[in-house]
Order: sequence, then C-alpha cells, then structure tokens
Amino acid sequence: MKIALLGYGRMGKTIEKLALERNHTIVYKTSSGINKEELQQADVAIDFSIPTAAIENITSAFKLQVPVISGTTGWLENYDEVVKTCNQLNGTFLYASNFSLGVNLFFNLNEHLAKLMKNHEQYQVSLEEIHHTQKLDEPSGTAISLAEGIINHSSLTDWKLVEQEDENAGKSIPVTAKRIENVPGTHSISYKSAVDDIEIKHTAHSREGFALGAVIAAEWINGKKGMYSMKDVLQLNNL
Ligand SMILES: NC(=O)C1=CN([C@@H]2O[C@H](COP(=O)(O)OP(=O)(O)OC[C@H]3O[C@@H](n4cnc5c(N)ncnc54)[C@H](O)[C@@H]3O)[C@@H](O)[C@H]2O)C=CC1
Ligand SMILES: O=C(O)C1=N[C@H](C(=O)O)C[C@H](O)C1
Repeated sequence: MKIALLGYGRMGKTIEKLALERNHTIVYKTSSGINKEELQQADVAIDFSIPTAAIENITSAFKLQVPVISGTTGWLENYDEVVKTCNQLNGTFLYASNFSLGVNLFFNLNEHLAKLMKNHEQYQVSLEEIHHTQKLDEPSGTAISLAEGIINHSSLTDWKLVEQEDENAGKSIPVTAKRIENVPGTHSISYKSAVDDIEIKHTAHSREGFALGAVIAAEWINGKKGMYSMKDVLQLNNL
C-alpha cells in the first residue's frame, strides 16, 4: 500500500518504521503543508500533525479522494464540521483519539465500569492523564474520549480540566493533566468513596502501540468510502 504521512514528528517516524516492516511504501511525507500532486499518489494518508493543521490536511485528502486516518488531537470541537465536509466531498475518514488496541479495550472496560457504578453515588469519579512535556493539548484526546464514555452511562453531564483531582467540579468529571518528561501516555480513572477506592489504568510503554493501530486502520480503510472508527476496525461494537 502507498502511504502519505501528513506530519513527520514522533508519531510519523514511528508509523514509517512499522509501515515499512509491513511491506508498505511511504510515497509522501510532510511536516508543513500539502503538495497535492504528491498526496494524490497515495492509497491512504495518515495525519499525525498539530491541532491547527489537522483540518486542512484532512480536507486536502478528501478533495483528492485519498482515504485519511487522523490521530491528531486538540481540534475535536470542529469534528462535526469535518464529518459534514467528508460527506459533501464523498471522502473516507477515520479519527481516533487513541489507535492502540490496549486503549480501545480500555475504552470498553471504562464504559462497563461506568455502567456498574451508575447507582453507587457514594463514589466520586475522577480522571487523570500523564504525558510528555512536548504535548501541545490538554487534556489529552484519550482523556476526553474516556470522559465521554463515562458521561454516556452516568448522571454526569460534562468534564472539567482541574488542577487537583479533589476540586469540586459539580456535575462535571474532574480531569487532571500532568506533564512529565518522556511519558508516552498514561490514563487512569478512579472511583473514590470514604472507605475505599476503585481504579483502572492504562500505561503505554512506547508509541509503537499507537503507530501499529494507525497502520492497521490504514490497511483496513484502503478502498472504502465513508466515516469509520476504531470500533469498526477492531470489531469491538458488540462487546
Ligand atoms: N491518536 C493516537 O493514537 C495518538 C495521537 N497523537 C497525537 O498526534 C499528534 C502528533 O503527535 P507527535 O507525533 O507526538 O507530535 P510531533 O510534534 O512529534 O509531530 C507533529 C509534526 O507535525 C508537523 N507539522 C506542523 N505543521 C504541519 C502541517 N501543516 N502539515 C503536516 N505536518 C505538520 C510538525 O512539524 C511535527 O513534525 C498530536 O496531536 C498527538 O496528540 C499522538 C500519539 C498517539
Ligand atoms: O500526544 C501524545 O503523545 C498522545 N496523544 C494522544 C492523546 O491526546 O490522547 C494519544 C496518546 O495518549 C499520546
């Protein structure tokens, strides 16, 4: 498969290594803006760039009829607009806040736990994410997805970025974001009562899991039309 890498930083480079190991070819890579002639050589584009570039990169791929995978976080307030553009331009799109198999299983576990805890209001839920100090956005896209998973199954209505996890966030889920040198991505969800705590946690040991998930998604989407998610790729819909 011929792949275009839109964003050639930490993730772009890890994806390149895994894609080559899986016998794919990188036909185009960019760290600034799009060259249309080069992008249209690709079977699939993979965007891991920066929040302010993602929408333009994704839209360029739609216009050229190149299926696009995006893992860039920090632009999700415009997600509905991008879905509209994808439909108007008959494009192909898959966004995931986290492409690793482990985190996608963890998303499922989080929703199961939220359902279980729904009627036990003596437990206060909170969410913590830890990432490397170069990360541009906070909270992480993964933390937002986890918060949405809890909101879908509880009486909480929103999430709120707070300094301290015990800060009163009202009907919102308090989310803390810590930045520590070289941490690839750690997410934990705690339910705390006066007498005990329940906690689930996912710790990425490197970027390889994210990159492998993105390449698997690119292989899966090649030749398809429309909007998809990692639930489609990993067939996690009916768990
Ligand atoms: N969904 C997932 O599984 C994961 C998502 N991410 C997200 O992916 C994004 C990239 O992460 P990293 O690779 O760690 O960041 P990075 O900072 O190492 O790489 C971003 C690259 O994008 C380039 N860039 C800037 N403007 C551009 C443009 N107009 N077009 C193309 N490239 C452009 C930068 O020069 C840089 O090389 C972030 O938003 C991060 O949150 C990161 C890891 C996993
Ligand atoms: O910026 C990162 O590094 C990561 N970003 C994603 C996010 O915002 O959730 C995924 C992963 O945690 C690493």
